[in-house]
Amino acid sequence: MSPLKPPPLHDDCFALPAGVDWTPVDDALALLQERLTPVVGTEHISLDQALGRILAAPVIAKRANPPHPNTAVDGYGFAFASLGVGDQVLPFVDGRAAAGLRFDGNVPAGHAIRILTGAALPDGVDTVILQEDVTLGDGEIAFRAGIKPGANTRKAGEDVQAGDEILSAGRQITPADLALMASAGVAQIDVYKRLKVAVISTGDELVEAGAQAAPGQIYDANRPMLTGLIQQFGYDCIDIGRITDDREKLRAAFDRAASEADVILTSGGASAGDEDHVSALLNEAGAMTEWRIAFKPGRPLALGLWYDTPVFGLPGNPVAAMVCTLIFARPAMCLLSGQGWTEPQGFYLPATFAKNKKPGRREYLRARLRDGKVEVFKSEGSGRISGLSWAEGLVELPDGPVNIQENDLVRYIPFQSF
Ligand SMILES: Nc1nc2c(c(=O)[nH]1)N[C@H]1C(S)=C(S)[C@@H](COP(=O)(O)OP(=O)(O)OC[C@H]3O[C@@H](n4cnc5c(N)ncnc54)[C@H](O)[C@@H]3O)O[C@H]1N2
Ligand code: MOO
Repeated sequence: MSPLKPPPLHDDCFALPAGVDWTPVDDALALLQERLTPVVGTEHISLDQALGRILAAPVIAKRANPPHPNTAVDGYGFAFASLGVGDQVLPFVDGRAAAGLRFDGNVPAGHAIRILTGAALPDGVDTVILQEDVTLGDGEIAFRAGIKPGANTRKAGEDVQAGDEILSAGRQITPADLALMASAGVAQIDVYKRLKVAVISTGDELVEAGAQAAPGQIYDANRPMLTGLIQQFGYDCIDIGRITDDREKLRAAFDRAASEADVILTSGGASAGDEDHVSALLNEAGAMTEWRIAFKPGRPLALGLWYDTPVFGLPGNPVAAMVCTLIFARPAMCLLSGQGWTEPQGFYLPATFAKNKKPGRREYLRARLRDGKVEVFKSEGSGRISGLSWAEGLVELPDGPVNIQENDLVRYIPFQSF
């Protein structure tokens, strides 16, 4: 009989090989945070170009919001100090104050003026009574005692003062930020140039969606997904296409990607198999770390530099490719893009499922929220793309052992948080 002895059977590609040190997720993230710095220049743009861009400098209000004291309601304005005791009857002055149409005269003590929401308070007015609370007579109004001084008015600058820092550098601009800057008289801002991200799919088996697929071939699913994520993050995507398992072609693709982009995302060929050219090339460039991260799904993740350009060699399985992008590449790209390191925000909610997990690695499950509870996809298979589409977020299971029972709290991170 042959002396060749088989190893113990694990049948788990996530089982920890003996003697291999697995890097905890937090250590891997800390390393990325420490090693990377912003790589993009800046530009001066107007507000209509600003959505999703990243501020390169703080934004300072040029004008207060509101710029002048004004009324919050439609009603009648007067000087509080001129009111007598008890119920009131005030004659009103001719004219009215409306938003954008200032009343230039003075409202004498003991008189009221018709005033409409947003109108600057005329001289002599510091308090407004709601029109629903008055009886309108011939040239006068009556209302009950009890109104407070300053009622229904807004002070100048109560929201923002001129000179306030309203947004800080690194902020990714939201629709609400556009409103805030516009109100504060800011029309031009300094932002970082968009991060340019190159995407490459590798593998002989891949064909383009819609093309004729021969037996053994599959459609390239990772490239459309990665391209979509990059667009969602607000970066420019440079689509390098599909590259077959040919080291020289991949080398040329890396060269092109590095000359056009700030960071490269590849999928497939990341492990150490015969056709795993991504890791082989990064190794050859002398700047490759095969990350053995205590993490699922996402084994292996190859991280390296192609002549100074960071490369994320994502696993080929689509679920692993997407989860690795969200957990590792996303915060790294935030740093590269000038936004600074950004952690996804999660929250704890009851589970609708039970799950046992051994210690030693962090796990992410495809999940979604229904009726305030977290559901997970029926399979953890890393090629089950339908589960990515089904999911609206991830459940994060901590590095240690877990024994989750139905209704236990689990950490849910919505996709929008990445
Ligand atoms: N002996 C072992 N084999 C494997 C292990 C292991 O630990 N021991 N790990 C498995 C896991 S987990 C993953 S993930 C993959 C990672 O390998 P690669 O990154 O080298 O990926 P490939 O082998 O190229 O592809 C894996 C899988 O994904 C499909 N794929 C690749 N690209 C695409 C694409 N653009 N669109 C759709 N599907 C894609 C590919 O056809 C394969 O089925 O290794 C396992 N094996
Ligand atoms: O971890 Mo592989 O990276 O699950 O599919």
